[in-house]
Amino acid sequence: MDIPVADGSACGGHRGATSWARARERARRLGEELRSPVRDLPLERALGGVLAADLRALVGSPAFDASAMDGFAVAGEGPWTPVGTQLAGTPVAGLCLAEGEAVEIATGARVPKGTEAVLPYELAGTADGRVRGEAHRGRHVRWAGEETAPGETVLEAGTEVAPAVLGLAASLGHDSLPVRLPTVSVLVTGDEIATGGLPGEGVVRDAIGPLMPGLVAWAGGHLESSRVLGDGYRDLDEALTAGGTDVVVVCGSSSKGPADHLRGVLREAGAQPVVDGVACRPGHPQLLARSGNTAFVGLPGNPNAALVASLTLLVPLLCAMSGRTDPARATGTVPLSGEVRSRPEDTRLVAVRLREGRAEPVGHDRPGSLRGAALAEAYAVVPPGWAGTEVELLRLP
Ligand SMILES: Nc1nc2c(c(=O)[nH]1)N[C@H]1C(S)=C(S)[C@@H](COP(=O)(O)OP(=O)(O)OC[C@H]3O[C@@H](n4cnc5c(N)ncnc54)[C@H](O)[C@@H]3O)O[C@H]1N2
Ligand code: MOO
Repeated sequence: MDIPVADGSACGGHRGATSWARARERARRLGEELRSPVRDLPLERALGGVLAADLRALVGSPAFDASAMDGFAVAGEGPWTPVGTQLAGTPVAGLCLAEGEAVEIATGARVPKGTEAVLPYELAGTADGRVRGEAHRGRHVRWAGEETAPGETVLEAGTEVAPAVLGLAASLGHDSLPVRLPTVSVLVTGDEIATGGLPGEGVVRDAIGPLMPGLVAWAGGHLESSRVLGDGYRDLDEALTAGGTDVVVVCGSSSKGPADHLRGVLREAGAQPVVDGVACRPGHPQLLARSGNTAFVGLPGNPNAALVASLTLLVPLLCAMSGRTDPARATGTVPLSGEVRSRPEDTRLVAVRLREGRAEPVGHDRPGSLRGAALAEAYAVVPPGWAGTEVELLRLP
């Protein structure tokens, strides 16, 4: 499916900005078109991906008959004569229990052949050198394959790789997983931007770079690199066209100032605009473009505008690339408290907390400030010309 290009004048200005809802829809559709390639990633890199194939057990689980308790593996009726000790991780050395014999055993150790049950220490007596107690056939042994049979499908394609999935995959013998996990690089622009120390006198601390790893992970992407560039055209051009990731995010340089080169660089690179300016506040200069299989997202430099733009374009894009549900989307509407005025042409995104089912503005959500977003659970979506009482919410990570 072709993605309709931006309503405005290609990558050149904000004339005819796309409506907020339409911008999100275009980002989602571009993500579907640029479906992230399936990569076979080592387990330690696969967190957050979406399984591209069913996960099958390479071995049964448990993989061998093991004791579930510390105590004695026994065969036949008691009392039993102890014939050895078996710890977890040590070979069983061909030991086979005969009727009336017991082996002292640790939880997780392979039970000797012939074992019929394990008698936990708490239920065992050993007064006369023999083991006594009441063992119940089959009890306290984790029998091979009783939880999962070899070859069994345990998770279906499309499952999100959460921490437990990684542990499960490892326990079933996998070293890597085939996943869709779009890769992202972030370029923070601005000669005034510093990555440490106190801001002041024209120096601004980068407030967008630090929020990107969590946001990208929340949307099902993998942040591969983050760099701070100056305002130079050439630096941006080189970094932007260097390639290497599925998505390139540029922070700043999205407006019309003398140092705002993003649109020029994208135009030179032959990128196709998909969204060029969005009718929302904050965040209106944001953009989305595509060149080959790479998507470019331009976030405004004002940090709260950058966060709104991330939820508008980047999150739907990444989710669709991997086949996830957009975590920012909330269903239904809630009443909005306070005196919130809509704008005639733009959607407003107002930082709110939920109290007793109502969205309450937290304030401090000007374009340049993340204080409101840090206090908030969501943005209330206030459509152009809204005069109602109920609003949709856009969840914050
Ligand atoms: N003539 C116009 N000027 C501006 C418009 C407009 O429509 N016409 N829109 C304004 C809006 S809205 C925004 S948002 C900004 C977007 O500007 P850029 O994306 O080009 O970003 P910069 O100019 O580089 O920076 C804007 C502002 O944000 C600060 N900044 C930049 N990067 C960071 C960062 N990583 N962390 C913290 N703060 C950052 C920067 O110092 C500036 O104060 O354009 C308006 N202008
Ligand atoms: O709309 Mo700008 O994007 O307000 O900060």
